[in-house]
Amino acid sequence: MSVQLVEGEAFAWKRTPSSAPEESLRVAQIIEDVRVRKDEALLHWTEQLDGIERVTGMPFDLRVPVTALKDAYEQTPAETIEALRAAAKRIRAYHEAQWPEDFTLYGEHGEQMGMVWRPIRRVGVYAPGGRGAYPSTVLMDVIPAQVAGVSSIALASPPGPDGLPHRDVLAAAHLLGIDEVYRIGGAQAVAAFAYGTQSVLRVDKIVGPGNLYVALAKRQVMGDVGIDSIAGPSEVFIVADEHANPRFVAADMLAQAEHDTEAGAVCVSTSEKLLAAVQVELDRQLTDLPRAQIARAALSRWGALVHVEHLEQAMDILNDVAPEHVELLMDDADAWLPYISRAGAVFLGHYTPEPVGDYYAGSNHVLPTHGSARYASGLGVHDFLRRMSVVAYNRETLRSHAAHIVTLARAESLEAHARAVLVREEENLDGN
Ligand SMILES: NC(=O)c1ccc[n+]([C@@H]2O[C@H](COP(=O)([O-])OP(=O)(O)OC[C@H]3O[C@@H](n4cnc5c(N)ncnc54)[C@H](O)[C@@H]3O)[C@@H](O)[C@H]2O)c1
Ligand SMILES: N[C@H](CO)Cc1c[nH]c[nH+]1
Ligand SMILES: [Zn+2]
Repeated sequence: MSVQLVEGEAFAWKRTPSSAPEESLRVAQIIEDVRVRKDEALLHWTEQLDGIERVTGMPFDLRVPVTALKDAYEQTPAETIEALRAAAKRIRAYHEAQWPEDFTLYGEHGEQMGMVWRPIRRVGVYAPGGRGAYPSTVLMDVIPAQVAGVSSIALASPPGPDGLPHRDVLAAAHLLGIDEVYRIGGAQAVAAFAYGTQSVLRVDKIVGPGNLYVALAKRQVMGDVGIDSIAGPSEVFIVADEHANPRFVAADMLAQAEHDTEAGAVCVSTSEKLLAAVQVELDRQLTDLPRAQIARAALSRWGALVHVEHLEQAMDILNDVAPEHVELLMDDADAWLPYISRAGAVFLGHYTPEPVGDYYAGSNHVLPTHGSARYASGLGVHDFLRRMSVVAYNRETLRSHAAHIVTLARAESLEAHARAVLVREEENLDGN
């Protein structure tokens, strides 16, 4: 296969959700249907898109029975459980370090201005399951919510041929003590969380990654419900110097490309020789890759080998693209970190392949895609918390600030605002 080889100035990576108008319309249709017909629509779309078959006359429970979670856990190989447990421990430690501090400032007249953090009450987390199974995503979604102290966590993941989400997804949920699990996926799951149905209680915020349909759906319900970020089809942007190993580069591009036909993988280098070698390596490694068909489709659309004159140019392109993952396969990777301002996560050096972040390092793998790293960050404890400001005045503070407050209120022609202060001044004058 041949990945497009381009010069830096000619490279444009238009991965915006608005570049998918047909899919956006379909998603809007599904969301509206779930809003109106609720469970009946969930069943309809689950049949249509995930291929479950309802036995006529038999109730189909959208919620996964708790016994199925326990059974899945017991049937999952011990080594998988052990790896999930070890990863969970690292993820928890990384996220516990993120808890932000409350603070209080004390003013000169005794006033207090503080900020306190409170957990969101109920969240819906999504673990993808269309083309594969993502038990690792269950860990990434749920652990920061638990660290934040969210009291109600519901998980949705699409059903497979047996009518249930993937066994290992259920096992991961059980391992974390999550028992509210729904067998629904895609836009219909997002709509159910956003608006509620007879079976699914609506949530305050939806988090988690998914394919284009999931990403578009989150975008469309945003505002009626909170969302984390547009965490859609995976992306990797590799900057490689002339010492980079083309086998490593190709392997890391394929590691993202195998996720989805919509995934993206780019390598930028000053070395034309390296880029040519990566091209050869991609072909070689694709020959026995189980998901080669998906990876090929992704690379033909969203793959590129980009030649630049100097590494500063590579950094400029990177910051314009604002990719989900950046890998710096460079001898002096640390030295280039200060140049990067817009990316979901950065992996430094020849021996930090991105999958260490997917599974094990402890950092979160739910990350902004489609350029949304311009303004959004990866999932973390802060996504499950709200800030509240807290202000406390006493009589003396109010008296000393009154003139300015009244002046500003009257400048805005809001006399009642001014009086809310003045009425307390009068009380002071009365000596009451
Ligand atoms: N950015 C991140 O943080 C991150 C992390 C992990 C995974 N991912 C991405 O998650 C995605 C997983 O995708 P997946 O497909 O395996 O699982 P998924 O669960 O995201 O999507 C499956 C659902 O898509 C819906 N769907 C499929 N075809 C449809 C159609 N034609 N019309 C309407 N809806 C349709 C179905 O409802 C189905 O349940 C990949 O793109 C992967 O790259 C991203
Ligand atoms: N690379 C994905 C985020 O784009 C996360 C993941 C989960 N499992 C494997 N990979
Ligand atoms: Zn991955």
